Amino acid sequence: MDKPSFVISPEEAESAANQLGVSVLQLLPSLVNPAKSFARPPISKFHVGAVGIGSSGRIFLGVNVEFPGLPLHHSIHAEQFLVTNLTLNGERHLRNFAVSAAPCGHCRQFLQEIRDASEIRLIITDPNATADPDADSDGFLRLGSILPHRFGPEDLLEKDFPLILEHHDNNLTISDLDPICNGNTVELKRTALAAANRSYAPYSLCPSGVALVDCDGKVYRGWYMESAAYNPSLGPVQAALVDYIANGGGGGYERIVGAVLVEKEDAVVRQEHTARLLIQMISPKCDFSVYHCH
Ligand SMILES: O=c1ccn([C@H]2C[C@H](O)[C@@H](CO)O2)c(=O)[nH]1
Ligand SMILES: [Zn+2]
Repeated sequence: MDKPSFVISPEEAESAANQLGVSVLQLLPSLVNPAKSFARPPISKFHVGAVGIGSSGRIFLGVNVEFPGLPLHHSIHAEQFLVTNLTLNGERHLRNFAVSAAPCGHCRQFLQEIRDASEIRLIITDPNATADPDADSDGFLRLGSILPHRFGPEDLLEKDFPLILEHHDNNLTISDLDPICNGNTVELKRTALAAANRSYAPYSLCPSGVALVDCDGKVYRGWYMESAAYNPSLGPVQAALVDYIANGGGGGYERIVGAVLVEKEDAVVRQEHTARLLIQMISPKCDFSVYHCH
């Protein structure tokens, strides 16, 4: 692969695996180092790469992202980036992933929002990681073996409630979607509303979505995703930045010139202030507006 991308089609994956004489599953660890080079960790300088394969056979990349000037909890972990990349591309399941360092407790918890999370298999490529007696013969471990006695969605939700990668529509609308504003704003608003409709917020019931536009007019979007344990949740701006990092050609955040957040007006969990803070810090000249939906 000459120009590494954050999503690899099943055909590309197959041909890359053939070239290396390995299986597609064995390809995952070999993509971790190239993935690491796309990480943006200006604070820690610690690059993390995560590479996963979904039920469609597509391969997805994730990297860690840090934001100088803001508290550390605004960071995006590589595994969270990976899950966001899966949802943005409508992937319904994560089967296996390889990651450069042992997933932290926060990531093990965030991954619990995926159906049958305990059955997801992972391999840690860090050469200093201790060999695990629970690993399968191909070196992959079950997530359940590194997070036993899990607390997860089934502790708080009905059994068949759609989980993070599963189809759901929040049926949100904005009453004045086409007012006198110009075309660009309408498009951003529509995109942010569509994103909010895909938001995974089963615990607070406060979905939200963000649309970003760069100086070339290219639009990116992301939606808020919650964790049963609350704190590992990922904000809508972070999710939209995943889209920007994956599809924006590798540019700096100052190229982001407009941002729209859509959320419920009377929401008990509101993104507005945090979203404004993050956007202002990474792109001080970016225009930011909020629209309320029902
Ligand atoms: O599971 C983990 C653990 C850490 N990091 C990132 C977060 C931060 O950017 C850096 C140092 O903790 O590594 C991850 O991406 N995943
Ligand atoms: Zn983590």
